[in-house]
Formats: sequence, structure tokens, C-alpha cells
Amino acid sequence: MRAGIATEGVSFRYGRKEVLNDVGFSVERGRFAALLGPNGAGKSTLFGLLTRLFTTPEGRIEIAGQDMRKTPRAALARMGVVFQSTTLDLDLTIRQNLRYFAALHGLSGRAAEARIDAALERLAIADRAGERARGLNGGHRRRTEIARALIHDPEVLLLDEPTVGLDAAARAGITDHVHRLCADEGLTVLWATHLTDEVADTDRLIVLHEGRIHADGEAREIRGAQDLRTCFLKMTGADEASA
Ligand SMILES: Nc1ncnc2c1ncn2[C@@H]1O[C@H](COP(=O)(O)OP(=O)(O)OP(=O)(O)O)[C@@H](O)[C@H]1O
Repeated sequence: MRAGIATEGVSFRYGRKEVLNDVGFSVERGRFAALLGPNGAGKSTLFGLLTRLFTTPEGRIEIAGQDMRKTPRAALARMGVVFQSTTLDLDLTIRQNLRYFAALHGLSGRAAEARIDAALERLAIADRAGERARGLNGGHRRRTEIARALIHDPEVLLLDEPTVGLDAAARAGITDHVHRLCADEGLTVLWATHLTDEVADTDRLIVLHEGRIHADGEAREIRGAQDLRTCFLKMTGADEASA
């Protein structure tokens, strides 16, 4: 079976500074994978490579079976992305934000509206569709961005620290929601975070530290008898509370 996301031997430098070193992992389709690492581990850099914001000659990246170097358009078409900083137009309504994005994907008219309605339903924000983004709280802005990332029906969803700046309730709400999307709809998810409480025991867990993978497997197996926070602290020396 093709993997949802696969990387092999990926390395990257900013000038002479190496920030990713031989990163390789593969996430089965329909799996929620947490990419856990302290600040500066290289998570955003890896996301930049996965989304082709930049490229590297070292290593291979595949999204839903499409090689990022050989067939970048096909790879990107199968991917939805939620970046760390929010990118909504705050003067537009939720629906207008989604409509604009649908148009970028060549969708318009009834087909676009049907996709927009479905995406809003999936994120439980259909009743807010007519509200301007500026009036929404952080949690609802994030839901809007996730809905927007799903409009073109991607197979893979990448989220770079999507709960940054949210309160505990909104954070738990978004984390649960994306776990459910994964379980119900077979979406492959890569969720970057530095917070261990966003990782469920049954999730696939990839621990990135100083540009290298330090652990890769099911979260429950990696943590063993200790809690994940303690395990993460021992592995990286980073106390997430101060991260
Ligand atoms: N444009 C850049 N030029 C030089 N160094 C950079 C650049 N961007 C990031 N870095 C460095 O690369 C390393 C990895 O950064 P990156 O942002 O990928 O980590 P991260 O795990 O996403 O951390 P954070 O959670 O803080 O975003 C850090 O040491 C960072 O200082």
C-alpha cells in the first residue's frame, strides 16, 4: 500500500547551518502522525520542504505516492496545509475566505458551494459561515483554516503547530476534531507540535530533535511505562512548558 507521506534521507542547511539530517519516515494512509519536537527542532523547515516552499537536493519526499521532485503538482494537489501563522482575510466572511481558496483550485459555482458546505459541516462551523473572520475567536479561525485546507479534497493534511495561541479548551477541541477527521475519513495527517498532550496513545509519533529523528513508532510504545511528557523531556532535554 502506498504511504500517505514518505520521506527518505532528507537533509537541509540554511547556509552552513545544518537543520535537518537524514530525516526518513513513512506514515501509512489514514493515520494521524504527530511530529513532536522542541522549538528549533526543524519542524517548520521540514514542513517547508514537504510543501515545496523550498527544496533540497538531498533526499526524497512522497505525498500520496507522488514524488515531490518528479511530479510536484500532483503531490501538492493531494495535500492540504495549515501553516503556523493564520492566513485568513479578516475582512471577508468565512464563506468568502473559502470561496476565494476554492477559486484558486479552479472550483466555482455550485461545485464550489457544495465543497464549501461540506467542509464547513466537517469542522462544525456551518452556522458561522456568514460572519467576518475578524469577529471569530482563535479556535474558530483555526477551524476555518482547516475547512479551507480540505476544500479540494486532499488525501493528506499537514498542520504546523495549529494550536499555537489557543486556550486549553479550543486546543483540545481542534486536536479532537482532526483526530476524528482522520478516523472517519481516512485522511493522512501530519501534526507538528511541541506539546505532548496533543498526542494520543494510539497515534503514530515521530520525535524530531536537533534536526534528527529520535523516535518513530506508536506513541504508547515509545513512552512505555512513563508518561509521554517525561519521556520527551528525557529524550530532548526540553521541558515543553518552557518551550
Ligand atoms: N531562514 C533561516 N535562516 C537560518 N536559520 C534558520 C532559518 N529558519 C530557521 N532557522 C533555524 O533552523 C532551526 C530549525 O528551525 P525551525 O523553525 O525549522 O524549527 P521548529 O522545530 O519549527 O521550531 P519552532 O517551533 O520554533 O518553529 C533553528 O535553529 C532555527 O533557528
